[in-house]
Amino acid sequence: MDYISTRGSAPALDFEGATLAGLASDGGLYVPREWPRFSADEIAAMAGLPYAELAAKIMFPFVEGSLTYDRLLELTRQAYGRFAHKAVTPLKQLDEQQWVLELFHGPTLAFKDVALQLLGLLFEEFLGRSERNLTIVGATSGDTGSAAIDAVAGRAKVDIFMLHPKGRVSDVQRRQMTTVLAPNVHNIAIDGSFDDAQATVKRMFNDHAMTDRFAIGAVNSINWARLMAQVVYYFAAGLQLGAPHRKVAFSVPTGNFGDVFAGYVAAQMGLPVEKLIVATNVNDILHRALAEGDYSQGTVTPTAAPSMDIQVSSNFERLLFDLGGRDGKALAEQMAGFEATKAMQLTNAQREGAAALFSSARTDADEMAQAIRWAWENCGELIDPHTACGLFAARTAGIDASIPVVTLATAHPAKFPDAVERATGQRSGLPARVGDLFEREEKCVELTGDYESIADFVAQHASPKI
Ligand SMILES: Cc1ncc(COP(=O)(O)O)c(C=O)c1O
Ligand SMILES: N[C@@H](CCOP(=O)(O)O)C(=O)O
Repeated sequence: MDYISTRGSAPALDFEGATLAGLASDGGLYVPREWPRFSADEIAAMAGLPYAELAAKIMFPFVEGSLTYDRLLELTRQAYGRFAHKAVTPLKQLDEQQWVLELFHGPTLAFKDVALQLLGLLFEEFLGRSERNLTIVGATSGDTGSAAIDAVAGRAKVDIFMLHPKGRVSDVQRRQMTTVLAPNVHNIAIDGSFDDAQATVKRMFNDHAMTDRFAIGAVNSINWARLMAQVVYYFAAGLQLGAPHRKVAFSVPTGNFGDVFAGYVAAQMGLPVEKLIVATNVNDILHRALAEGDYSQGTVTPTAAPSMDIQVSSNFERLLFDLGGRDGKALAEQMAGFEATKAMQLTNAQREGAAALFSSARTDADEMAQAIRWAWENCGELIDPHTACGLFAARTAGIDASIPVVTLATAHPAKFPDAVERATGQRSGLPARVGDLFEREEKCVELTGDYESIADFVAQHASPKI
């Protein structure tokens, strides 16, 4: 499989190249040249496979040419062997129609582990084939940071610089990053929002003073390998609920549009998906885009679901590319307009194409609390505020009663104990595997959001590419 840029002018790369490159050199995002497709019989034959085997089967078409099937299977077994639940992503029934897919059984208690545990191994595999050092520069609103740090801490040939918005992640999220003291891990708290951090990261990929000296790499969902690994759990849930003979709807708590785009990919690959419900908090750029065609950046409002406090959703570009007939030149112009004005109207083709598979909903603070309370009082389940946005959207989406609706439970409730306690009176304790998080020493530098100071810091601490 080779990978092309959504903006049409960067060179096509194989899977190894796209994984190490992260962002394309024309500012676009890499996507597979075509979507592999499984027949109904092939999907049916995957029912009941252990998660690591299912993962290798689903992902192999994307990595062919860079990894053998057997090597991929070794990597998926290693990555998912670290999860605390045998099923890796267990599915739980809430009522006749509603289900939750628990994606938080990895080492850092959020869905990001599913992809990042594998990505850490892929980096090691590919860097082992050359003399190259990789300088990962990432942005986090809380969860990507801890999962990426866990995946690469102490690994040879990789330095990681993780930017988070100061004071805008939960204490658990911050400590999961800042208490990792490995010398290749650098936490940077910046003034500003996640969007500012993400803009800095993207700028560094196109800063030749940096890219001439350092091989800049990505762990955010701009990196295709992240999304590829997330496609698997849509199949895992769908198969358990009767796919390919039955349709399933998914409600996905959304910020950067990565997780829900993985659902779109699953549908392109043949999984029968009734609807993908895009669930935002009040930072609702995606809800406005899907409901009204208005993709314009608002100011970020801090919420109890801080990992979704995002107003520029990078992966939306991948959807627009696909819906617009994969015309990279036209999309490059559309994105340049957005970057200049911070506003963009979707074309009719993009709106109609999106409406065929996606619906959306915005959840405010009261609705979030209501959903947490409903899950606790009616089902005895504590859910986190991000999952609550998904569940609220799932229960109000009007999906036909015969179709199961799966909400992606993207984080463990213990990552956001205050919000959960406010809604239910219950405090969710951290699982034992997280250990003595609140006793450990923290290490983090504080910088202004100013690009130059961040680039200087990276340049002083990173290893040159060779
Ligand atoms: C807990 C949680 N839920 C949902 C999201 C949104 O996911 P995405 O950015 O892939 O849309 C994030 C962060 O991205 C998150 O950390
Ligand atoms: N919610 C994320 C921010 C989005 O990042 P991505 O890595 O999924 O692109 C976070 O928690 O850091």
